[in-house]
Amino acid sequence: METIKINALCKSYGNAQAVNNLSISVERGEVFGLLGANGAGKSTTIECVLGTKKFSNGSISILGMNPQTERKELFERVGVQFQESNYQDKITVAELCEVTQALYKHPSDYVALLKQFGLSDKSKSQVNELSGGQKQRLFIILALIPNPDVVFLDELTTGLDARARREVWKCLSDLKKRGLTIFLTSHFMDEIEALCDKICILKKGTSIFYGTVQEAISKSPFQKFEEAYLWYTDEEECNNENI
Ligand SMILES: Nc1ncnc2c1ncn2[C@@H]1O[C@H](COP(=O)(O)OP(=O)(O)OP(=O)(O)O)[C@@H](O)[C@H]1O
Repeated sequence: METIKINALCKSYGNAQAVNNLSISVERGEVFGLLGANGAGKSTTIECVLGTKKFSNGSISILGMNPQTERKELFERVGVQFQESNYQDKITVAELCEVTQALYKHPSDYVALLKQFGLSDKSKSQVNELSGGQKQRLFIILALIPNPDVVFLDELTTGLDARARREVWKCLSDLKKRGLTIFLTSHFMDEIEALCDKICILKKGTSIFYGTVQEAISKSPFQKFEEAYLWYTDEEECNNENI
């Protein structure tokens, strides 16, 4: 079953077209990666899927719902990790998890999530006092507290050290095995390669590649995904007939 179906999505800000005729389909239990340079349209796409931004053309269905008209129902079944979260100045990790839990009807046990992501000993610490990587892991936990069917992870492991990144990958692989659908953005190609079943590369709001990482590599002149990605996204220096 398709968890997310985006069909011919167009979104403009004034005269500037941020997303242009984008179609994406994500199955249940899939990890989908939306890639592209800064400003390519990734966050705009996610916000349209979540129903927090209106769009002019196209259609979106998520978990069988219309995000523009069923935002409230959607809120219960979707988890979102943003780069920066809003929280009170002196709030502790446990308090922030409890406040988040209170927003949902069927929340997960945050104590188990803290353990899973290696933050149990930080439960009583203020969120302000966490390191960048610890904060990032906490934001992933907050996204999982709703016990969601689908989770959106924006710039998944930015700020994490090499070991912490791999630990996050392992946690996500376990969640995927249990049927969670994961929609992520990342600027790390090793991460995309390790996690994603399917990817879409955006350039100035337009999809320039859609398929698996292996297909992306084989349709490029390169053997390494990072090089293939740069080849797809680079406009000046490459003579790429696919664009
Ligand atoms: N509220 C807004 N008003 C006007 N233009 C906007 C607004 N939000 C985004 N844009 C523009 O839309 C385009 C796409 O931005 P978007 O944030 O979706 O990109 P992104 O791929 O998520 O980038 P990043 O990797 O930097 O997060 C950019 O040109 C951006 O300047």
